[in-house]
Amino acid sequence: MNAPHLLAVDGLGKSFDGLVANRDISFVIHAAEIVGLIGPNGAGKTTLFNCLAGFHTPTTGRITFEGHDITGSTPEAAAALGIARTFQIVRIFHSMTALENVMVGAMLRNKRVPEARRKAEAELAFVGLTHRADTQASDLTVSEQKRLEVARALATEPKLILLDEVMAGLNPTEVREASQLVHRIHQRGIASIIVEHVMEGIMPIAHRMLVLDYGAKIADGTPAEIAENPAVIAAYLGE
Ligand SMILES: Nc1ncnc2c1ncn2[C@@H]1O[C@H](COP(=O)(O)OP(=O)(O)OP(=O)(O)O)[C@@H](O)[C@H]1O
Repeated sequence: MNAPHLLAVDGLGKSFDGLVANRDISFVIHAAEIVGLIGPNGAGKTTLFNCLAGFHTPTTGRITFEGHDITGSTPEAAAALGIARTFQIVRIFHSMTALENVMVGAMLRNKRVPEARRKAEAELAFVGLTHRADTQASDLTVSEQKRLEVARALATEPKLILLDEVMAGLNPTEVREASQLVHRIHQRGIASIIVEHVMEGIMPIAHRMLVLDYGAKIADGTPAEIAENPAVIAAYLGE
């Protein structure tokens, strides 16, 4: 892809009391690109997400988004610029309905309730949850709660969405549906970075894969390229 990049990460590092969770990571993400982020347990994937979305301040390096330096910005500032995320363990408001949860996302752009409601209804429809709009979030299935988080993230009108293990715990039909959802997000012109252990969910749809091991990027290429990369194979066999 030759389009100008959306996100640039340059020499990013993050340490926790001497434990290096991310080391010297550099990559770019282009508009509407689908990028898988994989690596063995503890490789630093969630830490990288937290740095990108403003939940952690990197120890070293720089993150730029559409030319803005967002290194160490707050989650609110990152969201306002167009970076949305979901969480490995869903963080929804359990006592609120599905619709109300998505309205919280929509209100980032427009505080007026009727507009937020319309936007939320549209995003619930996009993820296939219209029939659950008035259901309390705690009563949704795991698969539905994951889709609800995606709807809430989309309601913030992101240019980049960070999806953290949205396919974990899903059955094969749900994994296929989640893959299709990611593809439809791409068709809306939104880039996604997807942390995923479910390879059959991510490999067929990703344009590119980034592989982390012990906090460092060890590969960056198409799914076919990384599947044959000796360093990637060694990282997984050594797990
Ligand atoms: N807030 C924190 N404080 C201290 N150490 C942390 C913190 N967050 C992550 N770590 C450590 O950083 C390393 C990378 O963790 P991280 O959760 O980013 O990996 P991961 O690739 O997302 O793992 P998994 O696939 O198991 O979710 C681990 O050793 C972890 O224990």
